Amino acid sequence: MRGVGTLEQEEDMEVEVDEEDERMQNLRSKATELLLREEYNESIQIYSQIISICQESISTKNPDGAHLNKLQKTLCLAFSNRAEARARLLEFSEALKDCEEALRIEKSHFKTLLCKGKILLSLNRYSAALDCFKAANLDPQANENFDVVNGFLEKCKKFEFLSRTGAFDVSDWVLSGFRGKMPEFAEYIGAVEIKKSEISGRGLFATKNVESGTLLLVTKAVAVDRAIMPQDSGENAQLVIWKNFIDKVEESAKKCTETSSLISMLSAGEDEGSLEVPDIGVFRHETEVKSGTSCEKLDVRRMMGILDVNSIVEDAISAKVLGKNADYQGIGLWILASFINHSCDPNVRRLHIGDHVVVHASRDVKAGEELTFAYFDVLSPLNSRREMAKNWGFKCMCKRCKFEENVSYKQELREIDIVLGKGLVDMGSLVYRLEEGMRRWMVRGKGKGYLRASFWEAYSKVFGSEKMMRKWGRKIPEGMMVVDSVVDVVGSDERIVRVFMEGLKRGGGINGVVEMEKGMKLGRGIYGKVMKKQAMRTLLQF
Ligand SMILES: C[S@@+](CC[C@H](N)C(=O)[O-])C[C@H]1O[C@@H](n2cnc3c(N)ncnc32)[C@H](O)[C@@H]1O
Repeated sequence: MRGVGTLEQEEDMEVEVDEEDERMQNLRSKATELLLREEYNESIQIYSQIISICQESISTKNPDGAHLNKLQKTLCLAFSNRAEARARLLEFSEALKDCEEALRIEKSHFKTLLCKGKILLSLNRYSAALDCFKAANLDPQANENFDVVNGFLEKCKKFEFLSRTGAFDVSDWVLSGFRGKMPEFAEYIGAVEIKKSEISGRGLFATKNVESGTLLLVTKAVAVDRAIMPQDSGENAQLVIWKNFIDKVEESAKKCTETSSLISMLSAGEDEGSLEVPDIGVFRHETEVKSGTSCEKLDVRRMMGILDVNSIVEDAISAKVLGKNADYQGIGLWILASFINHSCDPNVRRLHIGDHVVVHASRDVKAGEELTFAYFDVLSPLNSRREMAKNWGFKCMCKRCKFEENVSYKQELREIDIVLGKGLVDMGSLVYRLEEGMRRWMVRGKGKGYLRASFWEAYSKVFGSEKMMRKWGRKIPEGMMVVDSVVDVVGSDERIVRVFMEGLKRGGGINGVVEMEKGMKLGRGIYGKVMKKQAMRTLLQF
């Protein structure tokens, strides 16, 4: 028989439980209201209080079965809701930890599975996200939320497929004149790896032979800042974009340890030879990146150095920004693309679509070759390129620069450059002088392409003028031959395609399959294999 003392103790406990219940009920209502009002920080505070109360009750009060059950349910829901609030603030690392806590209590908690799936989708971890949505779909609650769960399942399946195959297609969007819904992109890593580069530090390399236009990677920006700014907008306007961009990157790094870890792997312009070579798998996102010591090194100074070295403008020379206003300017950080070095004989180009950068081969590339962009205009002479590289903060160490710097006829090339700079001379005579020079200097193979690319401005003026072609046409090589040799070293480019088209026009237009296929190959080098022929023809104005 129980004594009077025990009964009194039990009654006291019941009163306590009722009070705790009421307090908890109030806190829960308040937190839900804040969550609905999108006051996420405030709701996180209240959910944290609920979590503390539950955890304390469980550990100190030794609750009985029913009470323990109730506390566990409240705790699970509080973790789940706090995860949702944190996810809304893009604090993905903390949000994921909350999801894990909630799922530890209730393995198949529907709301948490949905929340975790959405976070993983945002982190581009498509198959892990798919697993979450599949598990959520098994819950009876999925019936009431059929559209939501099914929507996420379909999206995940599509993204998982795209990230595995790289089968993107932007044809409809291009053909609609960039109106309508922008195509969705998932992150994709093709036949590439990161290795030590002979150019500088680390670089990205092809792991197999790929033809021009082959997609090599698609990656989402850590942050981008954009503005519509007419060309004459002053320096202040540029500074505002730069400042906003830095704030956005810092915010992303603060909120996500994975992002912070990945950024910390980038070069800050120091001795690049000693930098660690990360495994490409780290960027596949399917496995979580462990935040390590490198992450702690990401202080403000280093971050500024990293952004200075790795930020790229969307409308750069080797980037085709599809569907954007001409006065539009944007700067961003795309981590994996930041491992791509510059070369004056580049073999990849990029497209900017939304927040994604889509990198493809701009000419045929052999397995083991380093993949390189043009950070600046490489259809220009050695001296101008040296200046542009200096503005970027480095001395270009590419094969083409080494070749042009070491030839015995350097002085003669310099003289041609000076004449070109003055712009007064007949460009035909300049092209003739260079072609004659190359014959005397016995320049062969790629060397010819290098020098023609350096004096491209002169070639394009001659090939673009009926009058000059009448005068010089028989004395200089055919336009198509020059196009081939230049594309062979710098890849495809709109200006080269223009000369190709002018050549065709002179010959009476596109007359055969071979010409059409050649034009398409040049187009694929510019835009990549992300659109069908009709869309490519529209862009190239064939
Ligand atoms: C975006 S990073 C490229 C990846 C870098 N090599 C790394 O190891 O992280 C740009 C920096 O790489 C170096 N770099 C890129 N292209 C170069 C080139 N052609 N010649 C010399 N240095 C180059 C420069 O230091 C430049 O600031």
